[in-house]
Amino acid sequence: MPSRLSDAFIGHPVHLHQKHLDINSLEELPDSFKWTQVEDINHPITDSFMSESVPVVDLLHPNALENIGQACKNWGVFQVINHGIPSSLLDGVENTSKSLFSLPIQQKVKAARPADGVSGYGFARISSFFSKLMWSEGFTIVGSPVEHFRQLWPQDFSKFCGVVEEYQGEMQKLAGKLMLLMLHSLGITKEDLSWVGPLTESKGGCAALQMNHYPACPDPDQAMGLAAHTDSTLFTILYQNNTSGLQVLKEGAGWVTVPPIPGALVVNVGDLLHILSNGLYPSVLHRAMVNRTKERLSLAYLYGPQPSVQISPLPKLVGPSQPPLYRPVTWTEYLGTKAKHFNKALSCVKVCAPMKGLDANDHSRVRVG
Ligand SMILES: C=C1C[C@]23C[C@@]1(O)CC[C@H]2[C@@]12CCC[C@@](C)(C(=O)O1)[C@H]2[C@@H]3C(=O)O
Ligand SMILES: O=C(O)CCC(=O)C(=O)O
Ligand SMILES: [Fe+2]
Repeated sequence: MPSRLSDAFIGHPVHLHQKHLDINSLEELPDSFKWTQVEDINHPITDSFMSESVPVVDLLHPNALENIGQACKNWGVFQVINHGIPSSLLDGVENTSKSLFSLPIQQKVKAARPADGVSGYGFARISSFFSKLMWSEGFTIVGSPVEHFRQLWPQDFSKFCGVVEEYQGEMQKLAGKLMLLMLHSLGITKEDLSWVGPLTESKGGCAALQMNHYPACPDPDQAMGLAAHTDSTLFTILYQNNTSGLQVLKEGAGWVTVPPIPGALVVNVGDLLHILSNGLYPSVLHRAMVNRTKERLSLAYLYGPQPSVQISPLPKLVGPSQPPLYRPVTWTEYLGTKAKHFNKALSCVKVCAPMKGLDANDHSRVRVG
């Protein structure tokens, strides 16, 4: 039966252990936001050594395809330049997000995300897996922003809707392009897939737009903006403003900061591409840290297939020596699994249960709080 993304969390409502405060007005970090396992937060960070840095891929470079393949395989993340999204549009959507989060809390909660829903204002869905609160607020948009924006800005919602709709359209086109490049880098062509055709056309895949806001924080060393997680997507295209905070976990190197490059977009591999590639392109564990003096904004375009399409390891990538590692799963079903099992979700759809302690892709082994 066809499903919608908005159905994913029916039966998986989010309930917090504690009341969420308006973090924009706090001058001290309350205990409920103090992440006590400081070694998990700060250790080890590679930036100071600058030994490894996240690859930057120029989409107009003749080696773009190869570079994307290498980055997906070795990092699960890269920054993309010359992607064709006008900087005026990036500025416009950043300003829209700034206006949204500057609204009084009483106004923002008018568009609150229901406990079992996808769209609206709220704290990160994954908050319920942690005893401590995260120093961030978010706004999720699936489909048209009109309904929620009318609640936020009864007078001038249409100008904000215009910007977001234009951004969704441009992101959809870019996502289609990147999807094809990633598949080509795996040796897959459009003809090999029944669902890739629609993905690269205007009606394309499906996506959620997540606006994240990390206000300046009085005690950033003890706070966590967004706890370590992988995205339940094919991949995510992230725009970050000029404040750093995003970190990715690189095997052998630890937490590596993804520095903001003006005009660049960060692309990270999600769990569905991990499944589709039969583990060749592993999803990347990432998190967002916060800053003492500067607020940070990010905009994640969480890209997936049509919600009821079954995703499983691509037939071309499996054979007698590479058996399929994951069972077929739809995006809606996977989001439900993530809502229930968080960083163990990928292991939950693994074909045969790995022996305890031997599964390199089991992100639940990383202590996250
Ligand atoms: C499609 C989605 C992926 C996401 C849950 C959501 O319904 C929309 C928000 C997404 C997000 C963004 C912040 C991190 C994350 C883990 C979360 O709590 O909400 C992701 C979810 C995900 O990728 O699983
Ligand atoms: O703010 C960031 O840099 C990360 C956001 C993120 O990981 C997400 O929205 O899924
Ligand atoms: Fe993420």
